[in-house]
Amino acid sequence: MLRWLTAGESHGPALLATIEGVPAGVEVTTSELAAALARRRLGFGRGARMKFEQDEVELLGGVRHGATMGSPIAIRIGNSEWPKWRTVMAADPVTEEAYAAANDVGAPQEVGRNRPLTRPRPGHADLVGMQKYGFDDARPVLERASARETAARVALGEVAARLLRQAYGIRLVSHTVAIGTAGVSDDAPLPTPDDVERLDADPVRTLDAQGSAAMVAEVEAARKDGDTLGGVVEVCAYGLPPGLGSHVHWDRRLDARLAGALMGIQAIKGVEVGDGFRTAARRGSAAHDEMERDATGAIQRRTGRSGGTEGGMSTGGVLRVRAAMKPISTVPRSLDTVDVASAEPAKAIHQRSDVCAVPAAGVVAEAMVALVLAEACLEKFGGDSVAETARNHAAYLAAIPEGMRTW
Ligand SMILES: Cc1cc2nc3c(=O)[nH]c(=O)nc-3n(C[C@H](O)[C@H](O)[C@H](O)COP(=O)(O)O)c2cc1C
Ligand SMILES: C=C(O[C@@H]1CC(C(=O)O)=C[C@@H](OP(=O)(O)O)[C@H]1O)C(=O)O
Repeated sequence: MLRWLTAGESHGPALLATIEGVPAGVEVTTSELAAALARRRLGFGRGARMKFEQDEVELLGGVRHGATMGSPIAIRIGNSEWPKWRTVMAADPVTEEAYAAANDVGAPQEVGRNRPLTRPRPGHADLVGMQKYGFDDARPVLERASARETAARVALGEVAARLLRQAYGIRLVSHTVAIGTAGVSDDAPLPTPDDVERLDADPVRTLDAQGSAAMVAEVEAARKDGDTLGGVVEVCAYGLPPGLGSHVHWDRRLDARLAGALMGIQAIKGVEVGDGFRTAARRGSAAHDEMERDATGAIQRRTGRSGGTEGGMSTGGVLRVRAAMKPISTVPRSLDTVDVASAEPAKAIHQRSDVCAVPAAGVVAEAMVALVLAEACLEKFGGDSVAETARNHAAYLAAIPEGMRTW
């Protein structure tokens, strides 16, 4: 069983991530986690904070001399913003004088750090979080609702991805499909895991040069207009065995678990497995993946429309899932809201924010898919070490009769 949790606020001292159930022998180092975290900070359209903040990553438990020990893994990611927030976000009580003085620190656009946030920002958790948790200030809500938390998930996802690669030969890749109305062409080839470096080098994480230029231009135009953008990302996983997940119960379906994990990312409002919504417009004869036997005798699906799942189980083909992100909620032009302290109409606060975080969301989506697949693999194959779970995986594949093999 794989269990994981994150904790920590956007402007608190650090994010914490822990994962339990990772077999012994997964190779991972602090610098490899730092490299994974750096990928999440990429992408044209991100805000000022990405430039000056570093993810200070530290492995606190579960890893020795570059390999997991089978014990819970604990990761700390320090927020370099913390010194400016030391008083406003202090865990222990602070004096009124110290709190009042906390406003004077930092850049001018950040003045107001210690003021109660009573103008809930549309599209954020602010108002409903205040209603639900009984706050008259949105600060305690937005601190945890912030997508800063996705750094912790990317660190965990890197551990999961390393397990997938080392034990089962599964590799992942993510890319940006669209930003606003600009996107990659429909017939663009799927990226493979060998394309990751090239993808990361592109300003919006796509291999389609024309699409990339169009997306960059769309972000630039939104920025000039004081507006924000969303878009669509896709994650592909290669090398999956058939049979992860199950048809027998709704909550064991791999597609359902992937959808839940992707929808659990801040600002994700839609998920597609394979051709998803586009399939709904097709006739059945053009919607499914017909099968045939190839020259080696293996069963092959002629197309990949299903996105690599049938009946809630991985087919062994390329897994392909998409996530649609809404435009960034903190709109520089400032949206209308109400000041809940005075009940007067107001403009939502905008201090600084991303114009578009779609490329980063792709990296986060990749991490979430890695975590779901690692959990599904460990359920199917078990094992307390990489060697044991790899053996179980190989034995499962070897037991599938030749006439039923898709490889
Ligand atoms: C990687 C990433 C970065 C984000 N950056 C910002 C940001 O700078 N400003 C903002 O208002 N929202 C940002 N968001 C989105 C908000 O966190 C999100 O809109 C908010 O949590 C409310 O969305 P929800 O209703 O889906 O939770 C980001 C989301 C992701 C995934
Ligand atoms: C810090 C990160 O993303 C943040 C996510 C975020 C939000 O509202 O979700 C708002 C911004 O933070 P701030 O309001 O402090 O400028 C982003 O920078 C990060 O991804 O590491």
